[in-house]
Amino acid sequence: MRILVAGRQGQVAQALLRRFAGHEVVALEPPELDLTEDSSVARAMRAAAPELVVNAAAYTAVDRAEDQEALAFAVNRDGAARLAAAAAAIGAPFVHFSTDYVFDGRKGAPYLETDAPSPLGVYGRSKAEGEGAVLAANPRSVVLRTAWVCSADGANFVKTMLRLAAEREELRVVADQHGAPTFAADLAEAVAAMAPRLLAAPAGDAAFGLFHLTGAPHTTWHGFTAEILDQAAQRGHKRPRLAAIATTDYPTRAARPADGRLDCSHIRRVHGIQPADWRRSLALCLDALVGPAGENGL
Ligand SMILES: NC(=O)C1=CN([C@@H]2O[C@H](COP(=O)(O)OP(=O)(O)OC[C@H]3O[C@@H](n4cnc5c(N)ncnc54)[C@H](OP(=O)(O)O)[C@@H]3O)[C@@H](O)[C@H]2O)C=CC1
Ligand SMILES: Cc1cn([C@H]2C[C@H](O)[C@@H](COP(=O)(O)OP(=O)(O)O[C@H]3O[C@@H](C)C(=O)[C@@H](O)[C@H]3O)O2)c(=O)[nH]c1=O
Ligand SMILES: [Mg+2]
Repeated sequence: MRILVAGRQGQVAQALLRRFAGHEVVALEPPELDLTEDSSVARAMRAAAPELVVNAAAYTAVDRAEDQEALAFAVNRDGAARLAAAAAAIGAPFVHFSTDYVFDGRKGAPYLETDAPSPLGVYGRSKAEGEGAVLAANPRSVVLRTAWVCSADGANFVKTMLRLAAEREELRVVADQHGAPTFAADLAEAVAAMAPRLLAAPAGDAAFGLFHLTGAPHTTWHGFTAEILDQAAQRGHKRPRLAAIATTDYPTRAARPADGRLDCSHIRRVHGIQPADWRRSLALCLDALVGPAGENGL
């Protein structure tokens, strides 16, 4: 399979490169591929001549986006749509990622794909508008809405917590924001599972459209941290105390949804894909970041 991935050093791009090793995969980010430039997208598409295009590129700095609205929209809405349209022009299906941050978190139950977005910040708004723009630009698109993405690559919550655990005697983490961690490797696995059907299916097929996919089970950032600290300690990492705090005790520039849990039953019905247990995926991630359990002097 010939695949063009937008993004290269990012978490999902790296996981795709690993999962599709053995296929012809070209993964590009600026300066080789800039989603905000027509000519750059056209050139990359011509050179790669892909059968499948995956957009793993995005503006993902949630707080910084509040002050860089134009750039966030240029990448997450317009850039995504530009790439989707270029894929459509050569008859290639398109896979794109979106976020739980398109929701305000006030539903009080896991969100369905049919629930209307109502983002609290610029990042969420740019991603929400990106979803619609992508589906309009290429009807053979899959938009995978996911959440709390982590991996051994790039910047993410697991790596932040490991760093803070090494530096501090106590971590203070919000216990009133609900969701589910998702490991990039599990997203890459889902793309691999869907890909053959996407290549063959015509526009209008149920294979395309918007799907929720996160890890399971649901937790909070505090619950996620407790598991990170437990599993890291099993690998000999220093274990600080962990305090449960409220969102009001951890002010951030952008508001986060208090409950962004995503119902993942639609992708199971259509594509047979089940949420992965993030605790197991976390173990694999920590094997890479810290080392296997039972070593490091334990
Ligand atoms: N991270 C998360 O927690 C979540 C992510 N998602 C979504 O999943 C997808 C993948 O996220 P993730 O892998 O974590 O993202 P990362 O932030 O790890 O990587 C994003 C990549 O996009 C690249 N990029 C930024 N701007 C452009 C541009 N103009 N043209 C081309 N490439 C660009 C970045 O390059 P550079 O570093 O040079 O800017 C980087 O390589 C995104 O759509 C994101 O919105 C959804 C839910 C949660
Ligand atoms: C570092 C830290 C964070 N927190 C809180 C802040 C925030 O409410 C929550 C999450 O932390 P972060 O700001 O690192 O995560 P954040 O950047 O909000 O992560 C989001 O990224 C984007 C790209 C997405 O699409 C989302 O799904 C989500 O993964 O944890 C603490 O309570 N204590 C801490 O020490
Ligand atoms: Mg962040």
